[in-house]
Amino acid sequence: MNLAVTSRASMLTLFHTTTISITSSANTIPLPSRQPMDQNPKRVVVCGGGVIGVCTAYFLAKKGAAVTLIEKSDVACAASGKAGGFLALDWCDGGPVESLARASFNLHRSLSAELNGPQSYGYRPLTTLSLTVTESDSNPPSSSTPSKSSTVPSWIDGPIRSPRTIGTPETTAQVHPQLFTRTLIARAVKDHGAQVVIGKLERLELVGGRVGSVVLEGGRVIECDSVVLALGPWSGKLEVLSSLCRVYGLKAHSIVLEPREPNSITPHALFLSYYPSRGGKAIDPEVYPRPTGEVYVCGMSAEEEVADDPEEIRGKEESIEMLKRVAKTVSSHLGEGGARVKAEQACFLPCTDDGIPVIGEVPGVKGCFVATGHSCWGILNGPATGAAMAELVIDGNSTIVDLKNFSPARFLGRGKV
Ligand SMILES: Cc1cc2nc3c(=O)[nH]c(=O)nc-3n(C[C@H](O)[C@H](O)[C@H](O)COP(=O)(O)OP(=O)(O)OC[C@H]3O[C@@H](n4cnc5c(N)ncnc54)[C@H](O)[C@@H]3O)c2cc1C
Repeated sequence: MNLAVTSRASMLTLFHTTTISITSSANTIPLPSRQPMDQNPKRVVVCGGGVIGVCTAYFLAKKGAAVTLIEKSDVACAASGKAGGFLALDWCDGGPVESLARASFNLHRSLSAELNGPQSYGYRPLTTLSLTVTESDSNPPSSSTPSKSSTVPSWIDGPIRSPRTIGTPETTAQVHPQLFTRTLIARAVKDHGAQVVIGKLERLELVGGRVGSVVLEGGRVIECDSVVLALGPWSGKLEVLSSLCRVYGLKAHSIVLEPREPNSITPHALFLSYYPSRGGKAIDPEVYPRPTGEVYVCGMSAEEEVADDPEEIRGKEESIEMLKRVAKTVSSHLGEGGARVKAEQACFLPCTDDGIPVIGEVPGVKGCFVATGHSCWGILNGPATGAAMAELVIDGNSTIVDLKNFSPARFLGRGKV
């Protein structure tokens, strides 16, 4: 799917044109341990209840901070609840996000072991295939489809070509992103004393150049020692960030299907090069069967102004229809007779002008940190971003990932594009 400038599809090109070494060790990262209860814990307000804010709140609370998470609508109501949830160890290799992605893939594995990920939020390793699909007005019925390689499971019975295995259960995995995010915040509250406040962050109050409190819509003031801004594509609406860099939203669509025969669907993620009938423009949709029995299909992205209320974001009818066509062309199990459409939705990828997340302290505003711009890899990179941010806020530096590449200070003097 051409989700963003740094889309997973473009990374696949990189993946197949460079030699990449894959670490074969056990690949789990020890989870940061719970610190002894501090008599005067650092008071940290985390703004934004998406995967980035929630992972940050979880690791901060685990480190002993007194954490308040502010979310204006509902935890995981936006991209973090509507994403695919695909994870890859090495697809960001060779780029600025490599160390973050590798650490985060391994942290996902450790978190799953600690939080019973397979049951709690559908964590599972996957095989990942790349397929070329050419739609025609009269696609052949499944029985007349040309024979496929043995790598392709039988439920993929549409007109596919050039199947390739591009990820193995050692290198690719998935979570249900909404369940993952909600499991993590529930544990931060239950086990580590974090609080969740439903309210809209309006502004920060500074005392002598450092953050002293946040003010919510309606006037409620919450005092704090530090604040972390993790507002996804809404981050650019805050003056403290918009004066530094542009954070914008790329709208992408998805549908969730409930196949009538879920047991026929195997754990294979599909990255498609899809050629619509009558010479339509090629697209890169993605298909993710989930252990819940659902099948998620996403694609069709475009830059668009982000609606103020996340609950108001609606998909374009023609984009949703296209995803339904993709589903039924790939598999008879996903067409009208084979599956019920459970959800039709859209949400926004948070993007920066240089395509690299922005993670660190905001220059000139002591105690104000930002973590956003994760584009099409926020579910993958949430855990390492949260763990690194917790170290940065509490200890003053991060050992889990070197945050140099992500520093907000890189935008100083650049001017916005
Ligand atoms: C279709 C699609 C598929 C994707 N698939 C994958 C995938 O397979 N793997 C992967 O790694 N990534 C994927 N992504 C990317 C991933 O979803 C995002 O990078 C990630 O969810 C961003 O998380 P976030 O916390 O930064 O932002 P969001 O999830 O947007 O969360 C921001 C939160 O801030 C809240 N908020 C906004 N303003 C305020 C305010 N003033 N006060 C209080 N709260 C506020 C919002 O209500 C929202 O809950 C996908 C994205 C899309 C769109």
